[in-house]
Amino acid sequence: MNQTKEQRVLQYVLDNAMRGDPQSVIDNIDRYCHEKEWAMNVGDQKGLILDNIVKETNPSVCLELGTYCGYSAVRIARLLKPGTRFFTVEFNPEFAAVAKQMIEFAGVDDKVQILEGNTQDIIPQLKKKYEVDTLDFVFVDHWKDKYTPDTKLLEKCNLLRKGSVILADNVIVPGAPDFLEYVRTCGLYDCTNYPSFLEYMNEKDALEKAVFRG
Ligand SMILES: Nc1ncnc2c1ncn2CCOCCNC(=O)c1cc(-c2ccc(F)cc2)cc(O)c1O
Ligand SMILES: [Mg+2]
Repeated sequence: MNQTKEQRVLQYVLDNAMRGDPQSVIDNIDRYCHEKEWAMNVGDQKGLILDNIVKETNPSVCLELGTYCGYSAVRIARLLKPGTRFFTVEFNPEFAAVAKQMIEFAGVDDKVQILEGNTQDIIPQLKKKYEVDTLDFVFVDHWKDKYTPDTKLLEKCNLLRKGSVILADNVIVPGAPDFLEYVRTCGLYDCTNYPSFLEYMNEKDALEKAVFRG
């Protein structure tokens, strides 16, 4: 049976990247998606902004909503200090299977735990089932109409503390207008917009950082 695009991206990495070298995995995914097939990874330009915010946050407990092929999971995990816990939630079993292999090949599987399922089911389990107290950093990159309900769910589950950082991808394209409106006007967050470009394209996109005031 013929491969999916996500399986072709993984195969390209397995054939061309260096096992155990997260940067070579990132570079090869970006090369494939620039040269061969577009895919919805956060990409190299927004990826640099993501890197800087992860470095300045220096998180001990991280959450990602929307794993896809594992590009941003590898990107984030490569910057985390030993002993950090990083959960990434993926809804689509095929994407999760590709991401698992990508993360293992990159050698960051000791830091990353892939949780398969819907975010609204998994977020309420983080405290008791996954022994999370509060989250230091959350990368939001799943369905754009789930950004706002899942942000409210993080609040309701007491998973945010003063200074918790929520970083959202795609707030211009495909866009998350209700999320921008919510975090910028609800009074609970200090927000910063980071203009950039849609992955592998010349279209404008942006990341939005929302720091919980606690
Ligand atoms: N655990 C969970 N719970 C619920 N839902 C979940 C889930 N895990 C996954 N999902 C499902 C959604 O996952 C993928 C979401 N990402 C995007 O849709 C996306 C789209 C574009 C894009 C597409 C076309 C264009 F023309 C221009 C831009 C760019 C991006 O950077 C994107 O991130
Ligand atoms: Mg995205």
